[in-house]
Amino acid sequence: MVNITEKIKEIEEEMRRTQKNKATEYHLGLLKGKLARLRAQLLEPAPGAGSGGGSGFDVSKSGDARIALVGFPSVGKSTFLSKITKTKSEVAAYSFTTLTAIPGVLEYGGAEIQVLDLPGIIEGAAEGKGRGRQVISAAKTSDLVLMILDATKKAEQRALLEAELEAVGIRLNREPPNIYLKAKKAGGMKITFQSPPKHLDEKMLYNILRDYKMLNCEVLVRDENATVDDFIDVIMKDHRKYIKCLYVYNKIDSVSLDFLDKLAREDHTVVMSCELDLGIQDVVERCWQELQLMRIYTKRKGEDPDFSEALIVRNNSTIEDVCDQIHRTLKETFKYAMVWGSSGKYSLQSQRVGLSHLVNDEDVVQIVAK
Ligand SMILES: Nc1nc2c(ncn2[C@@H]2O[C@H](COP(=O)(O)OP(=O)(O)OP(=O)(O)O)[C@@H](O)[C@H]2O)c(=O)[nH]1
Ligand SMILES: [K+]
Ligand SMILES: [Mg+2]
Repeated sequence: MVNITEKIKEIEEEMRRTQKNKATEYHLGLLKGKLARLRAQLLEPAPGAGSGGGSGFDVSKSGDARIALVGFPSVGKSTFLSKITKTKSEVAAYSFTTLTAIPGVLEYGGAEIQVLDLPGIIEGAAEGKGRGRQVISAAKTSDLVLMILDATKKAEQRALLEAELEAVGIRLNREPPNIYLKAKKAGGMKITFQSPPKHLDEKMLYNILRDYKMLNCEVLVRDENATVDDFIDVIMKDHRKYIKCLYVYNKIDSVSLDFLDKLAREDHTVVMSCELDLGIQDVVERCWQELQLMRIYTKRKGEDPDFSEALIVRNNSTIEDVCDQIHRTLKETFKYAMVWGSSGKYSLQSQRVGLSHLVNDEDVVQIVAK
């Protein structure tokens, strides 16, 4: 392990030394590719180390979605968990009060959302400092990262944390790059650009692919703005996780109104004070919006819909997903479904649809069996 960490340091050092210009960009691209490989190796569990979560971190997933609380020590992660769930996680003024993953359940909009309180992480976490690696692995399993930040601390804290998450392959608030890559058995490399690329060229991709020993493959770059980093993300796609992130600044009771106003205007950002009980509900609502869960109400033939209990499904779910939520074998006897609400073509009339029909939040669905 020490070896990989040392190699990573060497490459990072070489990248820092290398001036960025036309002549060095191929070399830098290759270094980035090597770095990505080493970082992925670093995350592989050591031989005989079991599943890798580490004791106290293997919390099984439950509920409709999972939120991970990530942040430096003592920013108020545990305080927040205790505010929004019935779980009491220990709170104290010293760093590393929380030592394992503590799950709580947030009830909202008829859904049960698992919230994981995690130990604080520090710079170097991705390379294994503290419990950094376990914390980040836990964050990687979540549907939403709540990055808890201390409003009284320096602005750099956010970029530092982002860099740690980046280093282990987490991509926050981003879509996978629009690049098609397919490994082939033979035929060499075929690299195509849909439009003239601004930051890439064929030789650069060729070099990186050769370094990854992908000598036979097809590449189609659809995005003219794609970068080398994007391309490496596509090669390493099994090690990448695209997760939404909400930046939550806590302790706003201790900053000026001007500064608070500035923070609150940033993208994907909310502000709160757990101490003064300010803004907590806003944070919860924003989480709900970010998770994009949908409430589907079911109805039996000739009866009114049951609005007291919603089925919770993910964004872009179909009638098939709804069936699966109701019962594992329901779709085997499925004939058609009737849908009322916003996803139907005629908003208040019912519509007869098949398994692949996409549902919308608060649709009413009746499943008709064969
Ligand atoms: N001023 C102020 N202090 C707060 C606020 N929320 C939490 N604290 C205090 O911050 C300290 C740390 O809180 P914790 O909830 O233990 O922080 P944590 O992020 O879970 O810390 P670790 O588990 O050690 O990483 C405690 O002394 C809290 O009382 C807040 O909104 N304002
Ligand atoms: K603490
Ligand atoms: Mg804590």
